[in-house]
Amino acid sequence: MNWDDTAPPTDTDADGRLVGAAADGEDQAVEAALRPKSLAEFVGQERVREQLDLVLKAARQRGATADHVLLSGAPGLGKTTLSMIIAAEMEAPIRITSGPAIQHAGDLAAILSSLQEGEVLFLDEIHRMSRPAEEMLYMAMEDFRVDVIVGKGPGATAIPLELPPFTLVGATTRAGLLPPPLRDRFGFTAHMEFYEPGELERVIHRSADLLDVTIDPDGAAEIAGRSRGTPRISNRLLRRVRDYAQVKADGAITRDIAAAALKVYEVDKRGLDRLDRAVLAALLKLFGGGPVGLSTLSVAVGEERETVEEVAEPFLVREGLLARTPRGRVATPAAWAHLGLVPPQGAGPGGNGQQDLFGA
Ligand SMILES: Nc1ncnc2c1ncn2[C@@H]1O[C@H](COP(=O)(O)OP(=O)(O)OP(=O)(O)O)[C@@H](O)[C@H]1O
Repeated sequence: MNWDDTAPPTDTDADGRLVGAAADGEDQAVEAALRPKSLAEFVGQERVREQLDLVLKAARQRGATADHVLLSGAPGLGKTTLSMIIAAEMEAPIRITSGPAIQHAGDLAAILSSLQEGEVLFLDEIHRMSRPAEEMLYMAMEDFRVDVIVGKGPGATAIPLELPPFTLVGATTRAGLLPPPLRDRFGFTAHMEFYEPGELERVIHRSADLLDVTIDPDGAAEIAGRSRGTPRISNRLLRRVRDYAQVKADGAITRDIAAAALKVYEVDKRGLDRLDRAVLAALLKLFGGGPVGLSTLSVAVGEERETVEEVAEPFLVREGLLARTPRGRVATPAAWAHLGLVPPQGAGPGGNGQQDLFGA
C-alpha cells in the first residue's frame, strides 16, 4: 500500500467528539488493525457486498482490471476499508489519496502516470477535487490516457500520455455534489447505509477478539445501541469501555460495565452526547419545543451556528428528535420523552425530567 502523505488535513479530521464519525488520531492508529481484510469478513452492507463480489469475480475471471467503483455514504461506514478489500481481492496494490490533496491537474497526472497495471487508486472525498483535475480524470477513467500540458499561453502543447489500466475507487459523503459526467464514468456505484444494531454487535465482537478483550453479548449490545449506526464509533466506544473495565473492574465487559463507562463519557442510551442533549434541552426548556431560529438556538447553547447545524443536528434529525421546518427548529414528541420532560400542553409522552438517560 502506498499512502500519499502530502495530503493536507481534510474534513474527515477529528471533530473532537467521542461520538463524532470522523477519524481522530487514535482511530487512525488502531483502525489498520481492526479493518476487515476480505469481503467475507466485512460485516453488513449485504447488497453492496454481493454486488461488489460479482463485479470483482467477473473481472478476475476475465483477467481484466475491475471497473471503477464509487462508494458514497457517511463517514466511518467503511469506504476506505472496502477500497482496501477491493485491492486485496484483486491481488492488486493500492494507492490512497484524497480530493483536497489534488489541487492541480499536474498533481493528478503525477499520480496516474506512476500507477502500476491493475493498481487500485483510492480517491477519498472525490467531490473536493479541483475542476481541472476532475476534467483530467474523465479522460483517464475512460481512455486510460491523459493530456499533459507543457508550456503556457499560445505556445502550450498537449502531450498525450498512455496510462496502464487501473481501478479508480472514489469515495464521497456527498454523492449529489459530483458532476454527472464524473458519476457516469463509474461502472459500479454503491451507497453505504448506516448499520443495524445487530451488525454493529458483530463488528464489536470481532474488534474485541482482535484487541483481546472479553465482552459478553449484552455488553456488545449496549455499546452497539449507542454507536449511531457507525462502526468507527462502535470501535471507539469499545476502546473507552475497555479502559473502564480494566481500571474499575476485572477487564471483562458486561452490560453494566458498558453502561457505567459510557455514563462517565456522557454518551447516553441513544448515542447522544452532551452537545446533542444541550441543543435538545435548550429547544425544550427555553423555547417550549420551538419553532425557534437556528441563530437563537445556537446563542442559547453557547455554540457557533455551524456547530449546531452541522455537528449536532444531523443525528438529532436522523433520530427523529428534531425537525428543521421553514419556521425554525421544532422538537418532536420523542425529544420530550427522551429528556423525560412534559410538553407545555401536558399532552403526549414525557415525565418529570428525571429520566435515566444512561441506564447505568
Ligand atoms: N463493515 C465493517 N465491518 C467491520 N468493521 C468495519 C466495517 N466498516 C467499517 N469498519 C471499521 O470502522 C472503521 C472506519 O472505517 P473506514 O475508515 O473504512 O470508514 P470510511 O467510511 O472510509 O470513513 P471516512 O469517510 O471518515 O474516511 C475501521 O476501523 C473499520 O475497521
